[in-house]
Amino acid sequence: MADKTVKELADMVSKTVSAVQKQLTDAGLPARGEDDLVTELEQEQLVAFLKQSHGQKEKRRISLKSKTTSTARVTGSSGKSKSVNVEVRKKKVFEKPDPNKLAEEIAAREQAALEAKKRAEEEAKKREQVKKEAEERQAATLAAMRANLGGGSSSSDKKEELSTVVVKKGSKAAAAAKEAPKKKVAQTKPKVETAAERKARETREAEEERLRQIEAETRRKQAEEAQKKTLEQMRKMAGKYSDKDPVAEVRKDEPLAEGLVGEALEESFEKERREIKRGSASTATRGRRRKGQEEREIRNRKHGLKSSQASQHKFEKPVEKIVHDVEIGEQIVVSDLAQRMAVKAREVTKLLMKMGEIVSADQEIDQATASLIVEEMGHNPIPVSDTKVEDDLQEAVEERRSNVQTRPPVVTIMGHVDHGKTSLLDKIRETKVATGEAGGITQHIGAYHVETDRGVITFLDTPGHAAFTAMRSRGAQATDIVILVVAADDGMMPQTEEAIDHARASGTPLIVAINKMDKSTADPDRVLNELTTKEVVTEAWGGDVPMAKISAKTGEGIDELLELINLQAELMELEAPTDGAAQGVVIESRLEKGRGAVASILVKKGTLNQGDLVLAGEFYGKVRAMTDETGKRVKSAGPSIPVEILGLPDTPAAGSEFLVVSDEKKAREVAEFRATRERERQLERQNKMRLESMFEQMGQDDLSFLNIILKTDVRGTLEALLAALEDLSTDEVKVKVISSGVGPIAESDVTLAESSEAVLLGFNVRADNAAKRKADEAGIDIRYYSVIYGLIDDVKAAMSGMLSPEHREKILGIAEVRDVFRSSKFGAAAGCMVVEGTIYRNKSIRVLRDDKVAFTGQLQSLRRYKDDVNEVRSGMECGLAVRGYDVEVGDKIEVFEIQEIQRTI
Ligand SMILES: Nc1nc2c(ncn2[C@@H]2O[C@H](COP(=O)(O)OP(=O)(O)OP(=O)(O)O)[C@@H](O)[C@H]2O)c(=O)[nH]1
Repeated sequence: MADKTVKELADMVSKTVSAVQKQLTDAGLPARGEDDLVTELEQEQLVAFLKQSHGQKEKRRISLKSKTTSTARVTGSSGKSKSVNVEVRKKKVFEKPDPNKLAEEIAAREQAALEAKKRAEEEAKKREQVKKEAEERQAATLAAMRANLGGGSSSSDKKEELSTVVVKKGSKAAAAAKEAPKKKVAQTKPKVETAAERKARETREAEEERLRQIEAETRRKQAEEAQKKTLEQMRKMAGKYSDKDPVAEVRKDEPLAEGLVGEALEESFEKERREIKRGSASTATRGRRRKGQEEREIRNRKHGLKSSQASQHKFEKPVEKIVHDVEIGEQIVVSDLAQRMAVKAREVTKLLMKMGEIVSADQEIDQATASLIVEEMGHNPIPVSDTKVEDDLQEAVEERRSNVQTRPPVVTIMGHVDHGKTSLLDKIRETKVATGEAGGITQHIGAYHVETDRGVITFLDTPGHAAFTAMRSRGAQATDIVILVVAADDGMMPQTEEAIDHARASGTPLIVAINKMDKSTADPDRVLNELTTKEVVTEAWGGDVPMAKISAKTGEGIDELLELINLQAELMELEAPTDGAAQGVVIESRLEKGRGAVASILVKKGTLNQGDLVLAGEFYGKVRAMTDETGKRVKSAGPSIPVEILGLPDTPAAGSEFLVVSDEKKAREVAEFRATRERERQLERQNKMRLESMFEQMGQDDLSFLNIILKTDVRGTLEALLAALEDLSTDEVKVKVISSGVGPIAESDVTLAESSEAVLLGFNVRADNAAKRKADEAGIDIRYYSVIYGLIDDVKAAMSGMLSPEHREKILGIAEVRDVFRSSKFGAAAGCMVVEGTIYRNKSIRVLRDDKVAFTGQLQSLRRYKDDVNEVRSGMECGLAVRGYDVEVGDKIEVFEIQEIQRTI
């Protein structure tokens, strides 16, 4: 981390200068201007401060209330409005009773019922006893009274004596006798009742007793009924649970049933308790009852029930939990997801946190995570494609297609580097594609269709180097048949194996072509033997893989190979509708001056016509012109035919699907959606990268990064290189492509390279003038490559710290073409101005058109006025002719030599 100005820091973290200034002051560092330096130490302080505040934010606690209470105004039956407290519980957990426990409980309850019955009987007995005793006491009192009246007479005589006393009225003895007790009776007068009174009392008591017994009987019956009902419910539940798989029962599918039964049990037990309580206090006054009711009400209020509800002793149907069908696109914002489940966003964020994802409500989560959340919350996730409009378009297109016919096979030639793929294709086409290719390698996918005696065959020309693995696998997907080229003198190599894997993964049939059979060192049997180790057993060896021995040099066996391709195609019964809107795949795309975006595409279904509205990747436009692989204008292209189209506003990514649409509005809608999605993804990647670069570089001294900024001429190369560079990362060194793109190296690339300490690599592109100036000022090294493995090897070497001196190109001078004349001797000759360095006659040159390499070769002549010269310096005019290339006004001629240079990536 070197000292940097505030502006540089701001560029580095993609913030405004003022934002960085604010962060600096927030971090307690002195305020400073845009160009003031921030020392290494201060940067560390700033990062520590940012990290701390970032960390604090992450660790903030999120607490959730398990229930919420709100007040609602409702209109009562009297018409008055009143406030009602509404409590919403977010989750209700009901534990399924264990059937064994339930059985135990039933037994216990039966026992309790028996005991209660026994107790009731005992109580009844006791009451009987008490009654008996009371009667006895009454009889004893009567006897005592009689004894008092009859003096010493035996009890058996008492009745008689009493009647005598009553009858013998008026006698003296009787009078005397009457006198004495009269006194006594006078003394106990309040206790002695008349016969009428006694009768009334006895009647009352008998009535009371009768009522008591009726009441006791009613209570007993009620208690028995309640218990019976409870037991029945429990039995039912026990039966229900024992019928089912206990594990399956844990599922939340039946919370309703559980809730219902649970509440029923609670209600019934509560009722039972009340009955028992009332039974034990049968004489309780109304006041006491009211008190008890009040207590219940308070208790119920505590449990969140309204008193009116609590006093209604009946089953209330619980509010049914609604299971939502939640549609989830490829990405969904957390708050949207919560809304679709009718829950609070923070419930979702909390659940996400439990799953280890710290996401805020306004952030997006992917479809898989969202589906998990929805399931977890008991709803149904329904994954939907964000591309519904696209799907509808597709459907509409499908409907319009008809006339299914046999189509030509699409063939991809694969194999190890230098095993002869391009030569084979050349031989088939009888052209010279291989000549003029930098480094002898096919640099990007091209497609060609050839007419053989046996019909049309379309070849996808995939490159041989490992860097194109990504494209090759895509090529295999658009491919019907893979030709595996293996050099007879070299045998199976890593990319041969890779090709077999790709073909197998995509289910594409293989045809083996053993090449270079003209060589004396050819050993086809060894090759066939080696192939069996990858389970590729050719027909010659008793397997089912067709094989041809060929020579791309002499043409030997080529006819046989084409025959095999046609046979295989016939076996596969390849068909496609020829009528209706075209659909296919983008093979390659590039920007060309004067022509705009050029896309090579392969039609898979339908017919593409000039003037069709094409939607390809994020772009749509009318096909202005179409050319075949030879550059000839064509008006239409049917299934399996590759063409180049003009008319798209930009370059769609290689491998993206294209579709002809009739509705421009829909095309725009889909294109805009795709563009937004792409921008979002890009932004996400950048943010991640910047964060990573801020935090990863700190405290991870043992892990180093090689930051790369990469610019290429075409997208296919860019993607292939990105894939290859990514694969280079090791545990110690991580390759990080912090920016990449198609087109010349611009000033902004140099600025980014400077601030992020990145290496600037250009593949078949050059820096524009502003970028060159900036790179010179900042001392940034820009490296240019024309051969993929040259670039990969350099990066690899830099990573392993083995940058030995190496022969590398050094640009010696640049001349700009100002005029072009015809010369009988050289064809086209160019009038130039040397704008940089010196132009030498005997050195190698490159022609740059729009800062992309258009040609590499030699100067044929270099003149100042009429004289042949060996060199021309900067600021001077000269005339030159280039061998094998027609230069144009505006081209730049770059003169270079190979030098031995110490590598310093
Ligand atoms: N003798 C002989 N040489 C061959 C034959 N086929 C290809 N070659 C040579 O092998 C070298 C590589 O051939 P290419 O066609 O460029 O190989 P490629 O597999 O396309 O290579 P990349 O594009 O680099 O992957 C060239 O020098 C060819 O001349 C053949 O059948 N016989």
